[in-house]
Amino acid sequence: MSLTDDLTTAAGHAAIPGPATPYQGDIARYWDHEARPVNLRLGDVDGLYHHHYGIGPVDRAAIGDPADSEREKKVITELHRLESAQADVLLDHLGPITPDAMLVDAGCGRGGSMVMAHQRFGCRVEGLTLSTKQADFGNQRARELGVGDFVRSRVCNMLDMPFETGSVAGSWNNESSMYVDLHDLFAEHSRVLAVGGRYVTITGCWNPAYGQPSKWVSQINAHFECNIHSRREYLRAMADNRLVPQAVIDLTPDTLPYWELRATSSLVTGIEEAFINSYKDGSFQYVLIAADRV
Ligand SMILES: C[S@@+](CC[C@H](N)C(=O)[O-])C[C@H]1O[C@@H](n2cnc3c(N)ncnc32)[C@H](O)[C@@H]1O
Ligand SMILES: CC(C)=CCC/C(C)=C/COP(=O)(O)OP(=O)(O)O
Ligand SMILES: [Mg+2]
Repeated sequence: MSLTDDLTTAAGHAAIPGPATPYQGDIARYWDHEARPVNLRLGDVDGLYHHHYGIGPVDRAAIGDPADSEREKKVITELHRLESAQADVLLDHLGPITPDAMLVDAGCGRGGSMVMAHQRFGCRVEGLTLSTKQADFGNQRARELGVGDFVRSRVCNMLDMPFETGSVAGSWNNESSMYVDLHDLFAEHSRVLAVGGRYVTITGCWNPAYGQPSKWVSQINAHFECNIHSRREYLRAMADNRLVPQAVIDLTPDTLPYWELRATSSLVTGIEEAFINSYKDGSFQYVLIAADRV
């Protein structure tokens, strides 16, 4: 089956069902209208467009001193490097993937991670997003980069994936799990993954050791119209759905340098303070969880 002959009507248009819930309609509209310079200017650096945050130490030599007339451009390049480094760490945790495998990016945004996955593993990568604009953007970029036969984005609910049971070698959510119920999400990943397949998420979650979601977490939820889950909910919903954590890594110290650099750039959006304060007061954590489908 080719990448284009399913879900296509006689008129040649993808037969896209409407949103499953009114909330999903809100999220589709949100991402259809999103055009923040922080995401577009960073993506323009090398043509890989991300909607996630960065990790790793800031290369101070690369950004120059504050008097450098090129500093802003250098900061943008550095922020983008840290966001791509984040996607690389997620892909590291998929384990060995062969070129005949199929990978699934659930909540794929503009598709930057999908291109990186194909470049690394040589395999087919299928992405799902609620936003028609994002799917069109991702498919256009994949064609322009010459990987359109391997990398495809579709408008589709990740709680109802268009894949056969057990057909997927690896799947992930990169900062997209805060839009859905985790039991529903992990039940669906567990269905499409082959036994022995790998699931990876990088996510922001509230810390049960703090007590309840802090005011900063509530501010992040309101800013993005999402519903951040606790770390406990992730682990419980995985355990209930045959997903056994193989690695749980607290990336909070690794993401703080990204936020502190971003807060000094001209591309601030106003949400930087909430991320920095909640990471520092311990109420919020940036976490990677890699799990085996057993
Ligand atoms: C913050 S963006 C992350 C994009 C991408 N993972 C990345 O790293 O660049 C969140 C994404 O989740 C998607 N999303 C949210 N709920 C979804 C659902 N029920 N089904 C499919 N995609 C969903 C949105 O459409 C958006 O593309
Ligand atoms: C870690 C958490 C809680 C993430 C929430 C999901 C989200 C909106 C991620 C970043 O998207 P973006 O790249 O479009 O955001 P921004 O415009 O702030 O860069
Ligand atoms: Mg961004």
